[in-house]
Amino acid sequence: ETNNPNENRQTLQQLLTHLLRALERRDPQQLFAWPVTDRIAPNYSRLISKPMDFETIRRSIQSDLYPSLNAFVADFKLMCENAMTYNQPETIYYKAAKRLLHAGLKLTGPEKLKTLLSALP
Ligand SMILES: COc1ccc(OC)c(-c2cc(C(C)=O)n3cccnc23)c1
Repeated sequence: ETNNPNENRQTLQQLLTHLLRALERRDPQQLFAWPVTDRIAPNYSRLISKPMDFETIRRSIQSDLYPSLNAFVADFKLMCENAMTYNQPETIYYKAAKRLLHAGLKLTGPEKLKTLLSALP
């Protein structure tokens, strides 16, 4: 924590980019890599009011749209919850979303974060 807001902003962006890469590694099939289209998922845009995917999250980090870690985690959770809303429980998408959500919450939980934050400048 410095009194220079610019430095804090860059540190937050570096942390979020690190977490994003760690989360993307948990999606080897890249089911969450890009926006879901109505072409591959009928009526998706009608059923899911706020779509979210890793590419959109990456752009938000780069455009400095996340003022905090919590805002980043909220979009990650939204992405997983959308998949558990649209897809039936027995589908690979639902199961992948459930696993990803749990892995992600562990990664951004207080215990793990303490380790991460202690490594920052
Ligand atoms: C089978 O190949 C792909 C490729 C990309 C996808 O989303 C980016 C998806 C995909 C991703 C999803 C999700 C995340 O709900 N989905 C739902 C129904 C049908 N397809 C999908 C599947």
